[in-house]
Amino acid sequence: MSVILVESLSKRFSRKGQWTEALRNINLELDSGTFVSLIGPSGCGKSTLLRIIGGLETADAGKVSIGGMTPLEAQASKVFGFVPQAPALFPWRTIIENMQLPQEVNRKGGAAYESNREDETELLRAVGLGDFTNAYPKELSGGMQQRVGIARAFASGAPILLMDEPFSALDEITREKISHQLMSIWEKHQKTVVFVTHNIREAVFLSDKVVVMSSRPGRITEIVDINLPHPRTKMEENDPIFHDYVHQIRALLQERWD
Ligand SMILES: Nc1ncnc2c1ncn2[C@@H]1O[C@H](COP(=O)(O)OP(=O)(O)OP(=O)(O)O)[C@@H](O)[C@H]1O
Repeated sequence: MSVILVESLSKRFSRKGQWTEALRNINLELDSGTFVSLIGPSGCGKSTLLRIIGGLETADAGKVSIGGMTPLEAQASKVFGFVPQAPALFPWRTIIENMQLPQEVNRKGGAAYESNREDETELLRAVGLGDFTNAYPKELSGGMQQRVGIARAFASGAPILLMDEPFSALDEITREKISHQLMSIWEKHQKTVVFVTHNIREAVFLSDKVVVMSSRPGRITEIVDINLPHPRTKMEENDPIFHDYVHQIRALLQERWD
């Protein structure tokens, strides 16, 4: 069932009298519980599209429906969990206390906050941070902090997670490791994830669908369904079908690169 529906969406930005056509005629239908990546050259509008879906930016034309709600209504109903490039952790709170933040913020009308410490600890364990529940953010590396951000999004109860290049600041090996951990959590929780990335292998490994975009103006070139079996974490490094998808997407991106 489609949970995110984008129809004829367009967006322009004006800066110092110059107009940039960030998105032109975007149409997208994403099913509940799927992992979708947006990939494309810098400036093709990936973050803008993610932000419009999440109600953080408004479109000039077109329509976005989130399970029948507008993005702002969906935002007010706590439908979205955001994972930005740099994790927003409060330095004075321990890791487990940072994990509990979304539930604390989202509790309704002063109701008592009930922590599900077991789930939160389990999620931290899944990202290799089981021993750091009582540590403070400054004791963790950038990659470890980003893993807290991911675990926290899955603990938040939000059914749709919007991730804007969450691994962009990490080295290659850490990135690979975290994407495996993200996959194994996703395979267990099956939330709807919209994930912005520049990395083709990462997009293929993680996704059910890869949305390939081109720039000036930002448009969807192709939507590639990734029919690789789960669990992906058990997939062979040199699986030929995996490589076929990587080549296909690379070719689509090269066609449009200027
Ligand atoms: N607030 C803004 N004001 C003016 N122009 C903007 C604004 N936000 C985005 N843009 C422009 O819109 C276009 C799309 O930007 P966006 O950040 O969505 O692209 P992107 O594909 O996510 O890029 P990157 O991969 O580099 O993060 C770019 O040309 C950008 O400069």
